[in-house]
Amino acid sequence: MEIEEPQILLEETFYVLSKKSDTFKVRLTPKGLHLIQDPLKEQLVLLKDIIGCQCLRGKKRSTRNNCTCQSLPRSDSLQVVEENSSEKDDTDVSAYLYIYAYIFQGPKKRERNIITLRFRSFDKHEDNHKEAQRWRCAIKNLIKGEPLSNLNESKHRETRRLLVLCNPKSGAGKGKQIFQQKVAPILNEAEIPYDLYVTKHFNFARDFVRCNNLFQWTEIIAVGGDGIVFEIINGIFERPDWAQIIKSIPIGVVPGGSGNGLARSIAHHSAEPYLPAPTLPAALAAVRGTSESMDLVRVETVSQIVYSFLSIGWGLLSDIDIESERLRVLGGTRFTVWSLARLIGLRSYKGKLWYLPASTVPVSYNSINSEREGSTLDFPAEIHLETEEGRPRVDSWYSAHSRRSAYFSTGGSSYQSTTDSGLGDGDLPSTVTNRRMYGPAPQLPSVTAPLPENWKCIEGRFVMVHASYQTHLGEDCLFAPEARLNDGRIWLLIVKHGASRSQLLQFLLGLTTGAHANENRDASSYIELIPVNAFRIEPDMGQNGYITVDGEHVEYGPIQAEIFPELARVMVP
Ligand SMILES: Nc1ncnc2c1ncn2[C@@H]1O[C@H](COP(=O)(O)OP(=O)(O)OP(=O)(O)O)[C@@H](O)[C@H]1O
Repeated sequence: MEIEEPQILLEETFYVLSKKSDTFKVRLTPKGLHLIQDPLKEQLVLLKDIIGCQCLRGKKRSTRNNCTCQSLPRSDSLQVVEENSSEKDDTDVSAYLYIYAYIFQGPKKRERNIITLRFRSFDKHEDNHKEAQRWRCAIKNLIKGEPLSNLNESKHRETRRLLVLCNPKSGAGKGKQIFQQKVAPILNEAEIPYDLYVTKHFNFARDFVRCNNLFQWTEIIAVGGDGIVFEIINGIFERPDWAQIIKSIPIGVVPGGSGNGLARSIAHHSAEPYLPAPTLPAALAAVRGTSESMDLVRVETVSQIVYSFLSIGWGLLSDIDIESERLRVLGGTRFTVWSLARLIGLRSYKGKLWYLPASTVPVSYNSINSEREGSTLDFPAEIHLETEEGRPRVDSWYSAHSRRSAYFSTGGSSYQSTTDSGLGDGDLPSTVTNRRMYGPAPQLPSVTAPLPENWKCIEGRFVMVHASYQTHLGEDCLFAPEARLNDGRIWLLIVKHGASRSQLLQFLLGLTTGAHANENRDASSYIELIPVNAFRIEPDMGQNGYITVDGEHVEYGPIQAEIFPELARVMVP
């Protein structure tokens, strides 16, 4: 069978310095950028791995430390500036096109690669710039899935604008740093504009989302832990126009907290490598603008309604979550330390648990890839190629830079704005009790009313009841391996009183890998993991304890939960 060649949209021949005889044919097709050294050696940078490209100009060389006999520009000293910079080198008529791609280096790691194309076939910079600009427009349009009709347009119109809400206190207190060092450079490479707001206090993000015109942004990016995502989602449900916003403005999450359950679950869902660069999947999702639907759970207690995307807990895991707050400075390690402490002083809680077993067979989700398709290159992290000059070629070059090379400055770019405050001074955060929640109509009776007879009930003592609708509760807690972002199921884990400490230790260790979910258990087992559509917990009020929703502490007392499939949208890489 003949393999169909992709349509060639642009093609040019470029040269490499160190091997003067080496020519590269560079081709742009709807599949990506083909670097063809000879017909047998072709490498493809897939379009979905390219995040953006910029036209730049050679920078004036400093005369200091310049060796007079050195006539060739060395690649490692190449410096470029923006087209309109006063520092541009007027003697260099070339136009440089920087193409930024995040490419798999082995199955579990993506790294940044830069492909530089130097256009210098024409005698005037304007003509070389025009040529580079044609390539830039074509690449940008392909990335966005737009038609390639206007390749000579000098400006590419960006229709997206991100709202970034960053919690400076999340996790080890590095939220702002994480955004500025790991995410902003990638947004700048992709030329995606954003407005950054740094949260000032508890519920700042919730009130910001409730009070502002959100339609000026196309997506909302949370930088922090699951707490900031919880605030954003619940802020949306405090708006009368919640239905429009929750469906049309996807939420992205850049992990900066100590738990990061949602960020980890999204990376797992997309089979994107998470460690050692957990912010990369989120940054790639933000530049690509791709999103998927996600289930939300409506949670009702006696005094409030909230919308949850991650978990509800009563007993052991919630005790660990809340009581380990005092060890915040340890980051994620606080959970391990406190788990051991809680196992030694094991508690159990008396109460009733009702649940409605999941009725539907989950759809098979083809979007889950066990292995992710992506480009892999034999080239170094930076490859510089240039066209032939009108005059004899003397200064071609090729070089390899470290993958950790510094980001090129796009100083003066209008793509970045930083604002410290989002709410006026008069906008005081509202308290839990005076919040009015909107949202879809519940199918369940109220939390204090009797339940229908088809619900199952367990009465007794529990070490814990914990529910999740995501695979991961935290970066290293694979709680429900079979869960999907949008499977319409709540995964209910029940640990009854009577389980031995060694069983519990085994269970807690299994949470890191998901092994706890694979164990064969009979009906008399103390530990069960059941998919349900809804549940209710009624703790015995003679004893105190903690109940958490998405890791946030809520009042101790009756609580019920009901899943609403595919209610929200989240950004996925
Ligand atoms: N400037 C601030 N000062 C103090 N607290 C803040 C500030 N901004 C936000 N918060 C609160 O910090 C809490 C925790 O935030 P977040 O979830 O981002 O981090 P985390 O708790 O470390 O992560 P995780 O929830 O994943 O464990 C949230 O409830 C949020 O309201």
